[in-house]
Amino acid sequence: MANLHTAAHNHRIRHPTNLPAPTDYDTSLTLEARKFLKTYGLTPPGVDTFEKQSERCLAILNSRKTPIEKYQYLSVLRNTNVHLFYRLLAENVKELTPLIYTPTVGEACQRWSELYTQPEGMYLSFEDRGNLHSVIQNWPHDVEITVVTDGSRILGLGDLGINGMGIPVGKLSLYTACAGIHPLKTLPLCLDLGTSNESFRNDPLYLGSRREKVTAEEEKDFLDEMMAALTERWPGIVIQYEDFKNPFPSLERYQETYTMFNDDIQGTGAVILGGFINAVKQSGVAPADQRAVFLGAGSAGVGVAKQLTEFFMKEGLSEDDAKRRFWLVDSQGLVTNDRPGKLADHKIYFSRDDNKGKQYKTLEEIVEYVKPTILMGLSTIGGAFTPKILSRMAEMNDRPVIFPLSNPSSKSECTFEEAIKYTNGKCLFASGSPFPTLNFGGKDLVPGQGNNMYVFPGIGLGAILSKAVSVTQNMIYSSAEALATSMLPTELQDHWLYPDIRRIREVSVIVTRGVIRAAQRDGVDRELALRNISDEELEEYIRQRMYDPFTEHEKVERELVDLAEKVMTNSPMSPKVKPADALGGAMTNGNGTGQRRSTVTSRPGTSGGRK
Ligand SMILES: NC(=O)c1ccc[n+]([C@@H]2O[C@H](COP(=O)([O-])OP(=O)(O)OC[C@H]3O[C@@H](n4cnc5c(N)ncnc54)[C@H](O)[C@@H]3O)[C@@H](O)[C@H]2O)c1
Ligand SMILES: O=C(O)C[C@H](O)C(=O)O
Ligand SMILES: [Mg+2]
Repeated sequence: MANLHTAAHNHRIRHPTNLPAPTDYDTSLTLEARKFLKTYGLTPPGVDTFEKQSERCLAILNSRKTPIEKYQYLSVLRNTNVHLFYRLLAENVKELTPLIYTPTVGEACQRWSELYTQPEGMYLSFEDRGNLHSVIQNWPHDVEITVVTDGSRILGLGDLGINGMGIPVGKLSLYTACAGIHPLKTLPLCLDLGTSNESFRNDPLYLGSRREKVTAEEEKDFLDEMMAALTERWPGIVIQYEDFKNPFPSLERYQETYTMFNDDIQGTGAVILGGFINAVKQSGVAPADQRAVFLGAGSAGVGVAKQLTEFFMKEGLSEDDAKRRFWLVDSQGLVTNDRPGKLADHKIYFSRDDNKGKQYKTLEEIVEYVKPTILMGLSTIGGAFTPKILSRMAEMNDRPVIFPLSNPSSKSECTFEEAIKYTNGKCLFASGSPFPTLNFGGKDLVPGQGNNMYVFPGIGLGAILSKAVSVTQNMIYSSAEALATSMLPTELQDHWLYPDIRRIREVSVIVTRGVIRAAQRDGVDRELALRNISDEELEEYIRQRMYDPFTEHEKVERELVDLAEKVMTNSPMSPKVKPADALGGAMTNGNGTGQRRSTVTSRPGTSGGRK
């Protein structure tokens, strides 16, 4: 037995710690750096510029035919040259985001087990309960933020079990791309708690356990253990819940004790509020006269309605008046107090009592009954905003607010084209997934993308930098206000509801500042030094703390020069040795300390093409 164990151990292929990191093979590294890293000869001899690398990557990407093939290429790139991946993403954020996030991430999740090739996060199984603390020790890096899902409601695609891992991976890529959280400090986490998806349970390639989804009580105990284990290993960790079928109990249970938030409830609420503040200004309809029909009364629908209620109250309405601006609709029709059956707890707050005993079932009837100024879609029902409904909205309003927010694109309640066509270009529009620009009446109309990616990166970074002990409601609300104020005058003139996605890093700085200031007002911050600096200084501090894939390599090259100088100082020949020789020499004699650096990217001066 002992021999077998030893044999197995000896035959295990394990990377010794002094093996080059994947980024050490970057083709833009100087020959000197390659010699130092002992990767000289292991990459083609040519030395690339970033422009050449980018040209090659984009050409490969274009040669891939389907979105999922492009997604796969980008995943490989992220795993083999993380800094190059983020440089490419920074320069092409508008074009690449739909490939690493919604809508393509939806298909990637549906096919996760079928297409699986490489590890990209951590899986915790129900069978591991009692041992989560030890399993978590296997994660090789220090973590600042995790996105966790149990896969039970992935976008509008239902329960995908462990195939939901694509969502934490995708969202954390955006944390890095948009808010500069270092990629090595992020932990994609997928819980394997069984799945109600029978076809996956019977799919031979499915990589999760084949049990039915555990009970709510079992999940609660599991999550209790997970939350404790994560914070024990990384005391400052920010934990973002994502795509849980019923996330309300966890939010209530953990939000005061841990630094956590739920993006589907709170992030969605904030991002829609941010765009809505701009839409209200443009529609010219006062909050007291707004009438909002929400198709979908789940975590996102209720989260958004609550956030807008808070806004209406800040605009002077009483709580009761504010909540009466909302008519929520679920799969059974209008949510009312007197409809048959028990209402889920999270729907009670907005349940109507003024329906005079009549139950309204279809969206068409409800639109006729309510005469809304706003139509929100968070229902997962693609095409639910029919031409007839859209036309009625345009008949009833000068500027109807039409927000089909379900993801991915196939689940969007209508397309941008349909909304423009059937409201005759009158609507104020935002969708969850991206739609292309449209020419209408000789003008280019740009659709708003009311997607959480405008706020969650800043909420996470704000919580990390302020070392917040919890994520308060004011921090969430402030993220929305900050988003609304981040618009440029030109964007407002063009009637945009959200800033240009290409400015996302700058927008995230503003959102992060808003979140940190709210943490300070609520007294949940522990980084007290940030309290006494001006807003400008705080923004500068945030920028300095953000991972920048373009400057990362400069840091690394500086490190190389320092090491080279050390080699020179220790050498009896030092006065005669030039730095480049010392770097080259390091190929054979090492740096004398046995240490090596962990991340390397390209050489300085290769980022000239950056906008
Ligand atoms: N834009 C964004 O950034 C964003 C953020 C979060 C969620 N979403 C999307 O919102 C959708 C809903 O997410 P969720 O977390 O609220 O899910 P959920 O499962 O909690 O809620 C879905 C709701 O839709 C209702 N519904 C289902 N079928 C319906 C029908 N035929 N008619 C009317 N209502 C129906 C359900 O009753 C439920 O109330 C998803 O597609 C998700 O991708 C978008
Ligand atoms: O992931 C997204 O694109 C937004 C949102 O969190 C969703 O669940 O749809
Ligand atoms: Mg989500």
